[in-house]
Amino acid sequence: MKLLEGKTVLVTGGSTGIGRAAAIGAARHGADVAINYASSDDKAHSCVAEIEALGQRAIAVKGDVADPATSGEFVARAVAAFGRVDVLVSNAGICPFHALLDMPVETVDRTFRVNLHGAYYMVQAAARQMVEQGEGGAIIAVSSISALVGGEFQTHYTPTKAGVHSLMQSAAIALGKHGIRCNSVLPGTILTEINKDDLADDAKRAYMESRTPLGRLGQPEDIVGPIVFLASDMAEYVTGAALLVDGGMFVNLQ
Ligand SMILES: NC(=O)C1=CN([C@@H]2O[C@H](COP(=O)(O)OP(=O)(O)OC[C@H]3O[C@@H](n4cnc5c(N)ncnc54)[C@H](OP(=O)(O)O)[C@@H]3O)[C@@H](O)[C@H]2O)C=CC1
Ligand SMILES: C[C@H](O)[C@@H]1OC(=O)[C@H](O)[C@@H]1O
Repeated sequence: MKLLEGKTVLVTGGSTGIGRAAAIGAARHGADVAINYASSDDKAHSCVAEIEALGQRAIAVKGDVADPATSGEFVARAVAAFGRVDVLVSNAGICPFHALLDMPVETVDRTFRVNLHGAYYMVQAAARQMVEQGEGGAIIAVSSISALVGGEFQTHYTPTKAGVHSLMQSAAIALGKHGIRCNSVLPGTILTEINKDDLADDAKRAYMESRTPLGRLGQPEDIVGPIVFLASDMAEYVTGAALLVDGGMFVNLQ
């Protein structure tokens, strides 16, 4: 069963990892897809080609989500290509692991601007378009298990993921009257570019695996079903919710 037939889905950070999997997964469910990305031109274009091979339409729009102007341009390009916006997956993010005591100001600033400010501007721009269309919509923010628990080398990152979930809660209230649902997915540890270096440490990777009751770290495809569900009419009474997708890592105290 195709859950997103006829819908236009926008995904930020769609060139690699979770965003790419979500974009292709949405296309498999019948959506046309616009992806935003920052630097990976080849990967963005191959994502578009993969979606087109599925028989759906796709565009890639390059832009830094931390720049407030990027969001308006992304939405405008999607509307020019497909005529409307039904779903936003706000996913773009960075996690430059670093210790607290010597954290550079620039690293804190950049992480906040990309992960939180970027999400805010994208949600606002997509919501404006959805309100203008007058037919509701769905917004899914890729938050994290890190919204709920800390990380020694993520003191600048975990507050952005808590912030993104909080943004979805408040946006759910602000946009409910327009029929726009806003939810978060909270992935656990998923094997992508963002943690390739961190998990190259065999001991760290084995430790993270040992904390996961389902016995393995996640793949980007593990996040697709939850995103598609929240984007679809199957979740028509779900808003302001957080869906943890972590193989059980969070509940594994002992
Ligand atoms: N992997 C994990 O374990 C987890 C990840 N997450 C979250 O998932 C999201 C996706 O990360 P993941 O797939 O793992 O990592 P990846 O590094 O594979 O993907 C990150 C994506 O974000 C894009 N991006 C980065 N900075 C910007 C920017 N300034 N403007 C626009 N796009 C940007 C990248 O584009 P480009 O390559 O073109 O630069 C890429 O498409 C993040 O928000 C992350 O916090 C949450 C929980 C766990
Ligand atoms: C980058 C981390 O490995 C990843 O991102 C998160 O949000 C979680 O903390 C994961 O472990």
